[in-house]
Amino acid sequence: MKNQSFIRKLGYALSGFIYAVKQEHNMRRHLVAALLAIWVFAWAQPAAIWWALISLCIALVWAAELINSSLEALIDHLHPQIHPQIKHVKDMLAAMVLVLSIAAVIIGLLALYSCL
Ligand SMILES: Nc1ncnc2c1ncn2[C@@H]1O[C@H](COP(=O)(O)OP(=O)(O)OP(=O)(O)O)[C@@H](O)[C@H]1O
Repeated sequence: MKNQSFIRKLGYALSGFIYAVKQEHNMRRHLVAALLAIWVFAWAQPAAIWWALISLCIALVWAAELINSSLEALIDHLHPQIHPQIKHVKDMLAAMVLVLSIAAVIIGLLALYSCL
């Protein structure tokens, strides 16, 4: 499976993204939140730097959710039983998404404030 063409690798990445959107309701929530943010920004028209920052935030939150979902799926496959350490790992993964989501909301609000 090594050294495959770029187009084929892009196909794998897209199929991973589509799988996550179909399987994970949190991923769908992040997608809706991102579309909503883009719509509000298109109306408010902040400076280009804010567009860059919010695009980075959207990408970081999606990436964190993809890491969270893929590790959860792997953990559940390898160890389906309840275990206190798995609880800590899953809670930390959820915290990663939460921290980035809070940063995204703060940056979004600051961007809107800059338009006043
Ligand atoms: N195998 C386990 N052992 C111990 N605690 C678990 C285990 N699986 C889940 N938990 C606890 O339940 C919480 C929710 O886990 P779950 O796998 O449902 O994550 P989720 O992100 O809410 O999933 P979903 O995407 O299905 O909503 C975890 O954060 C953890 O505290």
